[in-house]
Amino acid sequence: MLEVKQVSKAYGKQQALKDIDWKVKQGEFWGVIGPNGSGKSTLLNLLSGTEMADSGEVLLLDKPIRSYRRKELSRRLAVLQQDGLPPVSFTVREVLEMGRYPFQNWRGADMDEHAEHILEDIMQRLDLTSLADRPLSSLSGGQRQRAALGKVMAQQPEIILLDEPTTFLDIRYQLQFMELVESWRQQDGLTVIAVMHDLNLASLYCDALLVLDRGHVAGAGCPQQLITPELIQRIFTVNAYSVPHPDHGEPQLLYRKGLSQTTPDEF
Ligand SMILES: Nc1ncnc2c1ncn2[C@@H]1O[C@H](COP(=O)(O)OP(=O)(O)OP(=O)(O)O)[C@@H](O)[C@H]1O
Repeated sequence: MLEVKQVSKAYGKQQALKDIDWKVKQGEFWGVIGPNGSGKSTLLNLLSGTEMADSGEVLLLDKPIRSYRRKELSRRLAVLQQDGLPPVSFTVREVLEMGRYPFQNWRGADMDEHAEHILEDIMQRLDLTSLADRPLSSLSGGQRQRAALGKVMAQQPEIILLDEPTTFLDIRYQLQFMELVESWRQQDGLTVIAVMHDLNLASLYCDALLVLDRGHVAGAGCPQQLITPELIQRIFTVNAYSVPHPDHGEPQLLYRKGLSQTTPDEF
């Protein structure tokens, strides 16, 4: 579905990504992990077409991402940021309608006769029905992030790119958010790529992880292969134990007190 071929990107002298190769298949749930400054957001920006690679290319369904028109790309791919929506005066329903942009004609009318039903269904799935007519400015951060997810769902994309989407959420809303994304993926075959800092959450929900380290791919595979004390020590220079989750066996990290003497740059 998505293919990154020999992609490099620099900002002036700062090399953000170097020779990245990566393939994502339809329906997969990828977590992109790595220390601060390792190139995660840059990679997401290249995938969404908001930035151009210096060399190499990003293909979406075998076609260069930069050859897509904006509306066409929006029907295939949606992006959700950390703080998905600002606390403005638009209501939840209005924000979801904005997500229908790729399906609106030049007069702004939705071309899908079932649009109303689609929005009602999304609000029900996300528990937003009772909030439909409330302005975003009156909602909590967690409720607003749910509305942001609703807007992205209204876009009916095939791929979603999430940039640390649970950063500002408490643990209950973090899990709720991941569950919602997971059930959307299972129901509609959605492909998910999420930049995540919470490695335990990534291990629980992602079926594959891409590990970035100073602009390079340091590993790509399932959490069982990658969430190991050795890799965490090498990439993050943090000491941790890895234990299988009692429910399903996904590796979970228990961090050890005291920092390692080595800093990432010394590797
Ligand atoms: N617009 C920019 N101008 C200059 N340098 C940039 C720019 N964007 C990113 N960089 C640099 O590129 C490198 C990768 O940054 P990027 O934001 O992709 O990392 P990240 O892994 O998303 O980091 P974080 O976890 O802190 O969000 C960093 O060294 C960063 O300073």
